[in-house]
Amino acid sequence: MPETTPLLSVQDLKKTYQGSSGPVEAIGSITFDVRPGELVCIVGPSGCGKTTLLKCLAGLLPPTAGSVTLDGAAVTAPPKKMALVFQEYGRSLYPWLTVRDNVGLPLKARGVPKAERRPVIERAVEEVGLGHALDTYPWQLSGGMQQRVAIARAVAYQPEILVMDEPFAAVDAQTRADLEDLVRRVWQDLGVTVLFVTHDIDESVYLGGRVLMLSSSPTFVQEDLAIDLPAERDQLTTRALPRFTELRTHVYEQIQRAKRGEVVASGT
Ligand SMILES: Nc1ncnc2c1ncn2[C@@H]1O[C@H](COP(=O)(O)OP(=O)(O)OP(=O)(O)O)[C@@H](O)[C@H]1O
Repeated sequence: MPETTPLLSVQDLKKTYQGSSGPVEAIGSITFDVRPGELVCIVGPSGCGKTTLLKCLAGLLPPTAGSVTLDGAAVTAPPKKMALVFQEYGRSLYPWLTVRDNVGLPLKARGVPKAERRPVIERAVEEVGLGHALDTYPWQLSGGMQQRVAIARAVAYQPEILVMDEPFAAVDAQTRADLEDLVRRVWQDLGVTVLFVTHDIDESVYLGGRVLMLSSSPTFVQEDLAIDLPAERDQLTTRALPRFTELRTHVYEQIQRAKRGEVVASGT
């Protein structure tokens, strides 16, 4: 891949919490870059520090050391160029607002006039396949549809980077597959950069152009793996490819090694 200036740059990021029984070193040292237009997945064993890392990336938690830079500017507060999608769609949508108003809320907060908001909202809701549900309320929709609304809201905001924290962990397998394809489509259609955190190894390989594997806590990047699968992916043919099996087996083995503490920060 040609060298381009990174959109997101994480340099020697460290985080130690002051726990009640002493310091807890959650992140040992994490360094990685995300270039514009990439779709990068992050996987790691449970408790490895994924949430801590995301909070630092989103400017919600100050790192103990190191830096996060987005488009050349240090991240010290939630950046305007970043949109977040969380697992708990139920809590991220306002039940008293329609789909249209939920999706438009961040634009309203940004001061975009109503007449300009309308087409942006409608395009984003169409993009996630909910054009027919613009004037319904979240509680009238299934869990998968609510998560589509959360994605539409992030898309309407027109971020430079979309950060997704285990967004499909709470939906059934069929819905999850549909939402994975939706993320790939949104990413391709809009050219937005995506950082997708998941504990699901198959999901990381299916979605990602790269997979960053994190070690157990105190965390470092155990491996940065390029996913050399065809760009056009679909749930049946891509997952049936021998290369898909090789890649998911490799990631699985690495995560097992991380869990057994067999890897050290100097390399694998
Ligand atoms: N506020 C806190 N105070 C002390 N220790 C914390 C705090 N938050 C997290 N930790 C510790 O930091 C480490 C990383 O936690 P974190 O929640 O970031 O991991 P995770 O990978 O998101 O976990 P999971 O896979 O279970 O979602 C864990 O050992 C956790 O116990």
